[in-house]
Amino acid sequence: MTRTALVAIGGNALVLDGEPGSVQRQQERAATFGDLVADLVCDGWTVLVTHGNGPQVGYILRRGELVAAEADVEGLPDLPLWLAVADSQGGIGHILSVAVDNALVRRGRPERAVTVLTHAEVDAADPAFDDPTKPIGGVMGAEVARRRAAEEGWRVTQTGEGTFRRVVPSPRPRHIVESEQIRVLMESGAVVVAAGGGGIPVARDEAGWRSVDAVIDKDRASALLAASTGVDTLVLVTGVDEVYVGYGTERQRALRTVSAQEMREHLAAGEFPAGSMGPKVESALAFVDAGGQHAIITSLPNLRDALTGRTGTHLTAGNHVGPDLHMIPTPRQEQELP
Ligand SMILES: NC(=O)OP(=O)(O)O
Repeated sequence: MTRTALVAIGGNALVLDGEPGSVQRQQERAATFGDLVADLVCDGWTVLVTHGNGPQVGYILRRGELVAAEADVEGLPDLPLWLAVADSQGGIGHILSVAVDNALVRRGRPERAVTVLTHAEVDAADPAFDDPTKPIGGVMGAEVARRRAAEEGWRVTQTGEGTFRRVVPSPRPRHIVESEQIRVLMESGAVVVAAGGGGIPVARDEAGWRSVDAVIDKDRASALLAASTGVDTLVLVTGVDEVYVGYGTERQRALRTVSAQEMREHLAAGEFPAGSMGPKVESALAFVDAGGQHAIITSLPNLRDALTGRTGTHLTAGNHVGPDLHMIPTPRQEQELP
């Protein structure tokens, strides 16, 4: 296989915060993303795409709740959270794979995009089930948030100045169930879209797999999937070009190339906010700790430049390395699946 990269984008790469949901807008943004991915394929990368579903799964749930609030809904089944996650994975996976495929065809490439419905195993006893932290759906003002909490039992959290979002449980993923099948598809040259929304949460009991109500953090799921498929480079896409220490202070500085040890020290020093950059840094560290070679945190427009070492924050397992080292193609990592 050629050089391999897992590129993880948030659900908000397709739906911006505070924007009214629009399927057409999501397709337009997916088309831009498809071009970026197809360019990477032209550069010689085998690409695995993962995506979040925060805004979209909230919309799906809300649609179900509004229908259920109507008097005449006899015969319509309930919509559990796990099914909304599965629905979001199918919908977003379709939008992304169509966009990537179209971009590959426009470039005359033979590779095809394939979406894999993916499950993530969680521990049914994970304490996260009692402490919802994962924001989903759109942004609300204080009044709407108060009303939904009081009348519909929503758990909400403040996400900014006067802005709130609904939160649901987000247990840690332990295992990506379809990793091996995804690896085989990548080896065939496909651009695979997988682990959407962090994967559909399942837990195992005596009877086998059981669907679980939760939304898994897609960065955590992506780190696990990257390690278990032997991907060379994990790219976590976010809203900033690079990770900063001392953010918003006089000592603010961008991290360009950093060892796992140095990054761990910054994390322990509280440099990265818990609700935003913290989980991305933790996921990048989890990848290199699991044997991954190289993790990058950068913005979507900088994706291609980051993969050639020109920009982005680059984390490696070893000591500090120069950005130019990242331009050297790395052999595929042969490792046992964890
Ligand atoms: N599941 C998930 O992490 O979604 P977002 O990235 O959209 O929040």
